[in-house]
Amino acid sequence: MAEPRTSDRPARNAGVALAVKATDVRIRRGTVWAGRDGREIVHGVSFEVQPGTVTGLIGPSGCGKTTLMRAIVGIQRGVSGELLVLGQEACEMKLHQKVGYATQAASVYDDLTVEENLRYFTALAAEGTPSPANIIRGAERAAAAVSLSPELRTKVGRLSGGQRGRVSLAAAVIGGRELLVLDEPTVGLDPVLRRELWDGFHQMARRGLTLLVSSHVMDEASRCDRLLLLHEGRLIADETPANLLALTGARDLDRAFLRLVDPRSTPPRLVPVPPGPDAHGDPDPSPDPASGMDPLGPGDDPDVDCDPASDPGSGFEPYPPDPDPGSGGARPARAARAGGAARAVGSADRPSAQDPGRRRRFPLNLPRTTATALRVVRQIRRDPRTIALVLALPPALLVLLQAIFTNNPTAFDRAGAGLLGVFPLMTMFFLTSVAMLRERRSGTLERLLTTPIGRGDLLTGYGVAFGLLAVAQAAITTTTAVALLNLRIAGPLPMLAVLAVLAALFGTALGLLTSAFANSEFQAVQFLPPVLLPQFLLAGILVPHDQMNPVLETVSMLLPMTYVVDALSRISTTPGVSMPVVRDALVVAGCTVIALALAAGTLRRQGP
Ligand SMILES: Nc1ncnc2c1ncn2[C@@H]1O[C@H](COP(=O)(O)OP(=O)(O)OP(=O)(O)O)[C@@H](O)[C@H]1O
Repeated sequence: MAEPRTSDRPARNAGVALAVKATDVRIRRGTVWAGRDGREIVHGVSFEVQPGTVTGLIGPSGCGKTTLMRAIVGIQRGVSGELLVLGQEACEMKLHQKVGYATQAASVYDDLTVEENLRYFTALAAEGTPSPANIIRGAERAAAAVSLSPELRTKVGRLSGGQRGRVSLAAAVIGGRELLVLDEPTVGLDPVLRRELWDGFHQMARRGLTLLVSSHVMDEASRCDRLLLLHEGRLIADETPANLLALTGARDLDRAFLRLVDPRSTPPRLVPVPPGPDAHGDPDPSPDPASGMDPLGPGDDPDVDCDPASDPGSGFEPYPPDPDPGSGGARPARAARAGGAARAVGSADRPSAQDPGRRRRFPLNLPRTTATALRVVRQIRRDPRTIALVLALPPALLVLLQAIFTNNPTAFDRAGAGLLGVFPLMTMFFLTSVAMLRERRSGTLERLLTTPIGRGDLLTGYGVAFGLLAVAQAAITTTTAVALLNLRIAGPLPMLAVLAVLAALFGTALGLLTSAFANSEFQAVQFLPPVLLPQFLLAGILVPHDQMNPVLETVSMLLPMTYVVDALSRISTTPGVSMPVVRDALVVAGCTVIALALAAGTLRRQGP
């Protein structure tokens, strides 16, 4: 059982670059802690995936399929051995331009429509600056590819489980220019849709794409060109479905699998058979006479015509041709039509000078950052209660404060000015920590990290979106305080607003950072008191610094909120912008950058 059953590969694949080549790959999972690095889940598997094929990764629940797929898309830690994807190390950033991944759970945004989700992923996958028309067309074609065109305008949260899975699949198809790694993509689908999707997989493979599809449904296994059977982290077979049946002497793949894994069953009857067809480029696609089964899947279905030449409008090339002529980004589909599938995938081994992965680029990718900011703004807009909380609560609290200090207007002026910075800091901290936690927990963050988006693009996109909300909040709160509550401000009002926005940005960065340490929304909320309340108590609003005991005064000088409150208090009492105000503003900006950098450090591309 240790050695996978493998028949010789047809000679036509010799010399062709492999889509995946694993040599003695072992994967440990679990937290790396005090020198312990988890449990070995995958125990030294070796296999090859030929380009332009549909390969099934089949095995029972918990055998390590997802773990192996995560390693192939480069987001799994603890991988040893050699794992080459499209000729490169699996963790290479360049591969994110070519490999699409659909996780088992539908990791898409529930509060956005199908169209908005797919446009976002189209914008992330594009090279250069995609035109709006291309983004719209890419999203429409991706939706059509998974039969979701009628649902384009529906919010994902209102779709059925199977439909949501298809949105997730469409997002993977958008990103998978050369290799698609799909973790149980047909779970929850009815037989008609499953057949449609499998037909689609084979069409994509005919056009040069390689698909690695996990499943534990043996009916689907029979539709694969080749099967990798995994059992308890070991590869027990690497065969075509037809050969597997022949080798085990079983009537169907279910029984074949059971014979391979069950020590009580009759040992496999090894029947020597000639290697069956295992790629779509096979010049001789006749079915394997030994089994009567055509492993090409859709080919066995007489009412489905899978010849792309006779099916010009059938979709399954969802991403539109790259508008950037210098990107070298022609899809394998086109290359395959021109010169054969293998050549298209093999091109991954020959990076040209124009290879996007080789280009030096600005640390931030503006189109992806903008797409992220727009996506987050859309999500915020969908949540009127949160908007009301952010925009209405600070002015309401200031009104309350003024009522409390009716007999002491000087105290109101001092505390009110400081609170103009404290409110945005606290609300943005709270909002972003929960929003980012949702991204982490729903699987969308992991999906994003398999796209070409950089961590800086993602965090800056978040920062910009929440920054816009912060500007609105600062404007409304400051106007209420000055115009309605007669808060006296001696310094320039624009500087007051700048400081309020800086405080909000710091709160945003802090929220992004702390979300990494929470496992649930409940835990995220728990950070509010320990992170913010000590800062608030020591910021100088309740008791001026010079009246604190020396230890607390020193501690307070280490807390960023102190600088926000100090600067705002100075502006409220001193005309013009003094040097200490500029210094305090720079300290807050510096803390924001440090918190953002630390937050980027928590967005690991590889998880345990
Ligand atoms: N984050 C993790 N830390 C430690 N072990 C994990 C982690 N995630 C999964 N595992 C373990 O890895 C093993 C393989 O899990 P994996 O999800 O790869 O299986 P699978 O074959 O995809 O199962 P299924 O078909 O049910 O999705 C399981 O024993 C599981 O408990």
